Amino acid sequence: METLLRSCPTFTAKSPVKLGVGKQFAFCSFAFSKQRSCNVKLRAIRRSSQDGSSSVEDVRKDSVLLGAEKDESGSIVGFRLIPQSVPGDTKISNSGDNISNDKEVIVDDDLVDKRPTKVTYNIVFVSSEASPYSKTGGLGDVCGSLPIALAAREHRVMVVTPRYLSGGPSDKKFAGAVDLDCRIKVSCSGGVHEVAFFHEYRAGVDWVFVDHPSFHRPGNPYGDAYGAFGDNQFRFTLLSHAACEAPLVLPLGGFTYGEKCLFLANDWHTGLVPVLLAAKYRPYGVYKDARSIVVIHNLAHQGVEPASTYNNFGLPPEWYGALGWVFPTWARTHALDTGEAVNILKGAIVTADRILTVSQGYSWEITTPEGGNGLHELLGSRKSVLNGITNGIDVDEWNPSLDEHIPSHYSLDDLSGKIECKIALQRELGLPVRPDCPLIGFVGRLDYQKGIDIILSGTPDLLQDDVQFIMLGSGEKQYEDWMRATEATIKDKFRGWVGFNVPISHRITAGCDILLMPSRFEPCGLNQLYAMRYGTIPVVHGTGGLGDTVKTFNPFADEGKGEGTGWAFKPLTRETMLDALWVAIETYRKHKSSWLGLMKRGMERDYSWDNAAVQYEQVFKWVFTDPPYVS
Ligand SMILES: Nc1ncnc2c1ncn2[C@@H]1O[C@H](COP(=O)(O)OP(=O)(O)O[C@H]2O[C@H](CO)[C@@H](O)[C@H](O)[C@H]2O)[C@@H](O)[C@H]1O
Repeated sequence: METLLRSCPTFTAKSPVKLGVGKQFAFCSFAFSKQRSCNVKLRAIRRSSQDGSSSVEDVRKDSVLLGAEKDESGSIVGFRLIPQSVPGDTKISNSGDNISNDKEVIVDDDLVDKRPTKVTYNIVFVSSEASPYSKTGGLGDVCGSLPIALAAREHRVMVVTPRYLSGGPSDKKFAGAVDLDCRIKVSCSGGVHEVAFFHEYRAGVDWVFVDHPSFHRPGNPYGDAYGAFGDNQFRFTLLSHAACEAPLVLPLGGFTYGEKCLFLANDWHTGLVPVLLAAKYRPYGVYKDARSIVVIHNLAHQGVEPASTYNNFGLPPEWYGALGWVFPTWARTHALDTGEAVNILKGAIVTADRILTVSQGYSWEITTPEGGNGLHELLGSRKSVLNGITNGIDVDEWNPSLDEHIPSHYSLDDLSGKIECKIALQRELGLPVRPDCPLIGFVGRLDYQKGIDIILSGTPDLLQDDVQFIMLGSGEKQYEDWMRATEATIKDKFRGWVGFNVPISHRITAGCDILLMPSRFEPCGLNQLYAMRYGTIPVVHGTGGLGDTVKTFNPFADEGKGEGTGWAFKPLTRETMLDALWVAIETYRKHKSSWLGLMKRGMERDYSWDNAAVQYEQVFKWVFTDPPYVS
């Protein structure tokens, strides 16, 4: 640690004075806040014990309803989050951190006593993607917008992500970030690697970019035309080490985030963060008061490499067990294969203080053999600290009345622009311009998860009907080739845009009538949320977050007015998908008022991050209530 600090001139030259002042300043408010937080906790506990553990079902607290989950014996094994609308503003208390920030002090005792207290945190997101700087999918969306939503709720938020430079136009996205002139040295992969930090303060968030030559190459964050980069384990090990140092060494806005911060490690790429806290820092008294949460956006990717690569992580040898992983016999490649490997996400699940997924449905699915990708038993054993919170969306970027990528704007009050978007899309892609023809869209990665094989098998039958179908996506070559071939043979009905194109994705979302998502599994899914906001009706496989967010249309409900926002079919087969599509198409053709009802109910829903942010805050409180993970 000392070496690291010495190698950071900015920190050693300036920080002691500022930290001293900050600490002293923070001390009063910290002591005060601890008392306040304790009071809040005690009230909750007292309520529980008053009710008796068997009767603790729902406790409304700070605008979140807590539902106790019990096992067969009646013992409480965890709490469900039941989102509530946020009732007015809560009053800000402080960050609970000994690094001061200027948002945290309340001096008026009367005011404090009368209003609910809100504790704010120093939050460090660590992610391999953060939109708009980098994005290959939903992870980038979430890590680009949730931090802003939390910062708007008075938390101090930093996002640590790589400074990817590919030598192309996308490099401009990092133009606003300045070199902090702070270098650290990371020991891993048999060497010592110097890493720099760049910084941009935007939308209330400290965007910190980790700079190293391995992040400078053509391609996307994970690979190029030849496949995944061979050194991804090294690149994301560097990111994780750098992220652990950032709160200690970067005096952002004059003050470091300090040791009492909350790390949110997203997916396997940053899964080493909780392991490093437990293995490298806490045994030496650093980060004793920090906490970590691993956020699982996709359990299918776990960062598994041969066991011999363990030494590359820069972890003490005795911590092998945290990451050690043995493949089942059937998954081994030959008779002498012992199946031994290291699994970064497994290490994160073992050592993180809490675990989050991006929907409640998925948080349950991953504890089952079908959805657990081999980790279901481990996840089941940590069920009491596992929660699911459905993602929000960036309602500014995805707003049909302001969207810069679509040709006509529209809203709930005036839908006329939507048909113009449809006509413009048909014209742009060279399809026959037919406003009445049902237009179906798909946007997403072309891989097994997204059920592309089901689309592929159902498309010939679907296109027998008088419909048009547009697909946008990139991924597995066999599916890209199939899209090109189908477009070439069924020119008047099918368009397959191979590639990653954000403006086109907006135009498909706005111009189509139906959005198809037959995902095999879907932790949350964002495109169905974008679709509903744009009055485009989702037809989805009712799994994970898709099942949680799309309610199947029932024309007879609500005294014949109908309810539901789309169709969620189950199980996932070619037939069930086609059946659901045909019901949707017939409803579009023959029941215009029902269709309008579907569109309006979808558009009316609140997709903002506010609901999710309230639930995240509840989990933040829980994570600081429990002691941190120590071996
Ligand atoms: N070719 C293309 N051109 C332009 N844009 C494209 C595109 N292909 C995909 N996108 C965009 O990438 C995002 C994909 O988000 P998803 O949530 O659907 O999936 P993803 O599987 O990447 O994310 C994982 O993480 C997220 C976030 O938690 C979970 O919602 C999800 O279930 C989980 O699998 C959307 O913004 C979409 O518009």
